[in-house]
Amino acid sequence: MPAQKRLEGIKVQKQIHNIYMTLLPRQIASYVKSTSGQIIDDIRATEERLIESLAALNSITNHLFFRKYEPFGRTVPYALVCLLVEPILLCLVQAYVSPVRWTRYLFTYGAFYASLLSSIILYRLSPFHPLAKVPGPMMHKVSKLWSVWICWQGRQHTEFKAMHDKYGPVVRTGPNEISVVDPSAVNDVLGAGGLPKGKWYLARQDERAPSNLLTLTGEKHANRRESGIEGSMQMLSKNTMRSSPKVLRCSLKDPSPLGIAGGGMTLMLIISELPPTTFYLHSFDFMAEFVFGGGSDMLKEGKDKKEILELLEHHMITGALVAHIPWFFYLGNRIPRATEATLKMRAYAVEWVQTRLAKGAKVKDLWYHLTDEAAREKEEHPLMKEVVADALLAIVAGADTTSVALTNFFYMILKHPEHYQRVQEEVDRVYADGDATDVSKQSRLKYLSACLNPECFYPRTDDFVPSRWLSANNSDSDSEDHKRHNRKAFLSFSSGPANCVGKKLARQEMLMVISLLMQRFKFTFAQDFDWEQWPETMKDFFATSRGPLRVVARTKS
Ligand code: HEM
Repeated sequence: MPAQKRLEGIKVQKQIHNIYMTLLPRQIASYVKSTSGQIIDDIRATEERLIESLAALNSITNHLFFRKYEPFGRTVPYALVCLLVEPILLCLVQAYVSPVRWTRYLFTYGAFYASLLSSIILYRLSPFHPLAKVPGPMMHKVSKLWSVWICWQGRQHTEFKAMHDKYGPVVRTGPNEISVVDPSAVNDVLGAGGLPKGKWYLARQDERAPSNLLTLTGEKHANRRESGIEGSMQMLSKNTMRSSPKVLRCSLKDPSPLGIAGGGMTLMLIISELPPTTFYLHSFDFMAEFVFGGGSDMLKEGKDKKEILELLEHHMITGALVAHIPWFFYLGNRIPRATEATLKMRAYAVEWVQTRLAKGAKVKDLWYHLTDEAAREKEEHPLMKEVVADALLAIVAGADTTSVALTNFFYMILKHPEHYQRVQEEVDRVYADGDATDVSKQSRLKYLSACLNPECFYPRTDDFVPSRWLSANNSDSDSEDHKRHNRKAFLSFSSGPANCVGKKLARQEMLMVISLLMQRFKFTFAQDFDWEQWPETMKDFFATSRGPLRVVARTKS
């Protein structure tokens, strides 16, 4: 510190010393006089303690305030500025009152954050927290950063299962978050009048972009859903597979685009792999066909030229991560690298829409109905941006999900040849005429439908027991087990007013794809493929990524 400043500092200290002296009783003052040097040091130490205590008090006030008014969206930068500036102000006060070594300022600064952190942690672990009685791992109670770490590794599905195995049906999975796996809670949580969507969803909504259905909640969600995708899907549902099966018909009647040449050759078919392969390509083409009447020929080209699926995965991963720390979303969205994938996806969506608009309404696809609805509501097209957002959502929501389900289905039946056998017999029986694209017969594919549902149901929770989904007299599962099996626990398509709008379409698509494939090919795991390890390659990022499932498809003679 320059000499001049130091001198000024000492002067200020002396003034303060004098003030203290006037305030102190006489005897003490005389004692003070005799030991004034020592006292100045003591006073300075007291002041330092005082400032540090102020820092601690201030941080606790911050905690109490932000606990009540949690920053989100635009308020996040203000909150961060507050938290950065407040300890600086305290240091300035300290410098004014009693200039000290710079290490003391660091100490004051540190005291602020240390107390803030301790106050947060102690509160979250304390019996005063509203979720104090809900059991759960300590790390999860303390911070959501732990969930971010688990999500980053793609371990959410295994970690949540492990937590429920250990702590029961209700687990505290975050400071202010619980996970429930009790079927009797489904209505209370997801049903009409259940809980509104939380920040986990809202965090996915960039405030500069039009909102899509998934990120809306309450009345807004209900209105948009009814006048948008759901209404359009209903109109399409009567002739879903007639109006939009082109991709299925061309890709599956002629199986070569699926990666399989005919003529009795044995070919290796990698059913699902990231970077994407067959089912991924198929599902994406299918959804593009369904939504925009075409525009994606990945299956035919045998690859994803624009790397859209990679972008999608990137977008899903970042979405899954920030959903755990919603306050970060606003800032993260301003990091160019982090938003690259989302922006590219949006640009593709605009491109698809432009192509579709140029093409005109040759096909009554989802877009046709969506835009009709928008026009009916407002006469012009003020909702166009939102329609684009929902159209893109439909593609994203429908492509990855079905490809994962199809891949898992093949894994499960190849792992359990007895079920494979029953599905095969059923497909051959129902489609004895050879036309597996006939949707009207799908209601007879009972065993195949049952195979698309199981794993993870009560009882024998972790076993693949398709027959639990059949009616009791049709089922060969233990009758007691059958009675206890609770269909309400089936939440693959969610439940209530925000359940999956594409449920019916997805089922039709999957039943058709499987029937067509099983009619033409005999599948086995590739010889050198370690199929037992395959489930370990699964990663849960809300959407699921997984390693290649190596399967050999032999054409039937
Ligand atoms: C096997 C296939 C599918 C599965 C497992 C599945 C699953 C789900 C689930 C669990 C949700 C609720 C998400 C949440 O609220 O967190 C959902 C929502 C949604 N799904 Fe699907 N889905 C599938 C196929 C499709 C298809 C083919 C479409 C095409 C239209 C679609 C469109 C949507 C839309 C638009 C939503 C948002 C609904 C809303 O928020 O109101 N899904 N899906």
